[in-house]
Amino acid sequence: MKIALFGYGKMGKMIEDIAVERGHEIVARVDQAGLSIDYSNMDVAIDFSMPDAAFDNITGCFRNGVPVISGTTGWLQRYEEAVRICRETRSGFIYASNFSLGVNIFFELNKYLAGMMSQLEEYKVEMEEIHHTQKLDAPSGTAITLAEGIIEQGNYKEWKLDEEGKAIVPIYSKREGTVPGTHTVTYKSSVDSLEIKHTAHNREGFALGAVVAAEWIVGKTGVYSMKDVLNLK
Ligand SMILES: NC(=O)C1=CN([C@@H]2O[C@H](COP(=O)(O)OP(=O)(O)OC[C@H]3O[C@@H](n4cnc5c(N)ncnc54)[C@H](O)[C@@H]3O)[C@@H](O)[C@H]2O)C=CC1
Ligand SMILES: O=C(O)C1=N[C@H](C(=O)O)C[C@H](O)C1
Repeated sequence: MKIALFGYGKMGKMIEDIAVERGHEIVARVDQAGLSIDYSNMDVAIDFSMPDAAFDNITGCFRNGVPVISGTTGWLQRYEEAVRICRETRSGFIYASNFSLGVNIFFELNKYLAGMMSQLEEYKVEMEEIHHTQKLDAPSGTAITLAEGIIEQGNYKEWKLDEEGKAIVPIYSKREGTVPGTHTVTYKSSVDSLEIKHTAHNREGFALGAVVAAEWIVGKTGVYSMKDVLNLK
């Protein structure tokens, strides 16, 4: 498979290593805006760039017939617009706030737990995410997906950074050293606490998930999720 990398930082480089190990070829490395890009030789593009760059990278690919896997976080105010352009151009698209297998299982576990906890008024939820100090966005995309999974169950209306309230899922973001990504969802009552936690030990799980998603999307049109790729029930 001929893969174009949009974003050639920490994730782009790790994706390259894993893609090459799996027998793929990297045909483009786009690491800044305004470059002239030859889309003719790409089977699929993988975008791990920056919040301000993702939308143009993604939709540029759609308009040139190239399906896209995007893991860039912090640009989702334009997600629906990107989806519309994907459908208009009959392209293929997967966005995931987190491509690791472990986190995608954690997303499902989180929704299941939130469903049970929605019966129990004595528990109040909160979330903590810890990442490296170079991260540009807060809260993390993963924390937002987790919060949306909790809100879906009906007891909470919105998430907020560093703010508590009856109908609010508070998210506390910490930036420490080189931490790849740790997410904890905690339910507290006056008598106990219950928590679920995912800890990434490195970035390999994110990169492998993105390459597996790229292998999966080639030849398909439409908008999918990692749940489809991983066939999670
Ligand atoms: N969904 C997931 O599983 C994961 C998502 N991420 C997200 O991926 C993104 C990238 O993360 P890192 O590689 O750690 O960041 P990074 O800062 O190491 O790399 C980003 C790269 O994008 C480049 N860039 C800037 N403007 C660009 C443009 N217009 N087009 C293409 N590239 C451009 C920068 O030069 C830089 O090399 C972040 O939004 C991060 O939150 C990171 C890890 C996992
Ligand atoms: O920026 C990162 O590093 C990560 N970003 C994603 C996020 O915002 O959730 C995924 C992972 O946690 C690492």
